[in-house]
Order: sequence, then structure tokens, then C-alpha cells
Amino acid sequence: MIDKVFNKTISKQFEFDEEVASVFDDMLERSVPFYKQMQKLSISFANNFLKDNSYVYDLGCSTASTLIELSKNSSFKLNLVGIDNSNAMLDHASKKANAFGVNIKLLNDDIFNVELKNASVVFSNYTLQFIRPINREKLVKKIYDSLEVGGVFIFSEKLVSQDSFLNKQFIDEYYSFKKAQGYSEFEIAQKREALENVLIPYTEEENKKMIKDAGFKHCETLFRWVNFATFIAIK
Ligand SMILES: Nc1ncnc2c1ncn2[C@@H]1O[C@H](C[S@+](CC[C@H]([NH3+])C(=O)[O-])CC(=O)[O-])[C@@H](O)[C@H]1O
Ligand SMILES: O=C(O)C(=O)Cc1ccccc1
Repeated sequence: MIDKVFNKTISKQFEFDEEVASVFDDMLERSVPFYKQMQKLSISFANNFLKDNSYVYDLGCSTASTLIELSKNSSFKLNLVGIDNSNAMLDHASKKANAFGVNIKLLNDDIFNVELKNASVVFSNYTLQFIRPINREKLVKKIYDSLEVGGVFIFSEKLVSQDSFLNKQFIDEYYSFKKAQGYSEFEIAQKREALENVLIPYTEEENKKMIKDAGFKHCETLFRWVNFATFIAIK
């Protein structure tokens, strides 16, 4: 279904409710530049760290796209666990996983409440940005603790630039992208307002510092387009 969530006047903050969940795959593909390519890269790198019976977690799995794609594109028999605290998202995830015949354990809970262990790969694409900064560091430490030595955390984030002049250009470039994807100025402005104080982006450097501070051995940027990036961090 086509995303028209912000085509009407909205007065509440952004929420992952049924209205968003029902159009979410379209929303993400039209709102995140190179979403599919970044997902492909994440999966291809994840496969380098997997073997039969490995545990893979996706924190903020939404409609489970990443785990479903991984399952379709991996030669291993994997234990796939998707975690999300939106009922609506997990309803869609469960229907999609069934339709594709993929076995995923879907947990409807806050990432902070779920026990994560023996992970070979943890994914979290465009989700840390929704975690309050005071808790974000703690979550990354939890992810680090859940990984086996040699395991990886693969995550994607919207970014800001520390330079306000360049940051303004990043925003302009991103808005041109959204217009080219068919969103109107009204929809773009409304979503921006709804995401204010909900989506809190870090700079690339802040993300890497957070990863290093949690104890990870190394972190690389796998892909970056203006203000969107995918990282891989190894324990
Ligand atoms: N504390 C939390 N606990 C659990 N889930 C949460 C929490 N906070 C937010 N979420 C969930 O994190 C997801 C973020 S979307 C991820 C896209 C997906 N990774 C994808 O690649 O398709 C990104 C976006 O919309 O920009 C939503 O489904 C929330 O319900
Ligand atoms: O669409 C936007 O304006 C964004 O900032 C990125 C985004 C994409 C999907 C959900 C939430 C935020």
C-alpha cells in the first residue's frame, strides 16, 4: 500500500501505529535513500559471520523485511529473532513471514526487556535513532554483551552534521530525494514536525564513539548517502 500518512493534517507525534504499519514497507523504501541496497549489503556482510544454528537478532524489526531477506539469501539454517514493541508492526511481520514460509521468533516487547544471547549477528536498522540518548549507550552495551567474540552489530541510522551549514544542505538534499519519491512539500513538512524530538540523530563520529565506548574492537561505515549510513561493528 502507498504511504499517504502525512497527506492530511496531523497534530500528534510520529507513532508506529496500524496506519503507519500498513504502509510501512512503501514508507521506508521511499523515505530512506538506497534502503534496499543498504539492506542487501547488511545481509551480505552478515553471512560472513554466520554458520548453521547461529542466532541472529533484529532490534526494531518492524515488518521483518531484513530477517526474511536474510533467510532467503543465506545458505545456513539460522535461529532468527525479531523484536519490536509495536503490535501493528508485528502483525504485519508475522503475516509476511508466514507468506514467505520463513520461521522467525517474533517478540513483542521493548528491546530493553528482552534477553539477547549467543548472537552472531545483531541488526538494528533505523531504530537506535528512536531510543533516547540517555538509554542509547546502555542499549549498545547490551548488544555488545549479547554477541559472541567475533560477532557483529550491523546498524543503520539517519545522521546529522556537526557543521550547521552543511547540515542545512544535507536536509535540502534529502528533501529533494523525498520530492523525487513523490512526497509533497506538505507531507514532508508534516512528517518532519511529527518526528521532532522523536527521532534523535547522531553524527557519524558520535555513533562510532558510542560503539567504541561499548567495547567493540572496530567499526566501519559500510555505506553512506548524505545523512543516512550503515555501520558494521565487530566484537
Ligand atoms: N524501545 C523499542 N523496543 C522495541 N522496538 C522499538 C523500540 N523503539 C522503536 N521500536 C521499533 O523500531 C522500529 C523502527 S523502524 C525500523 C525499520 C526496520 N529495522 C527495517 O529495516 O525494516 C525505522 C523507521 O521507521 O525509521 C519500529 O517498528 C518501532 O516500533
Ligand atoms: O521520512 C523522514 O522524514 C525521515 O526522516 C526518515 C524516516 C523514515 C521512516 C520512518 C521514520 C523516519
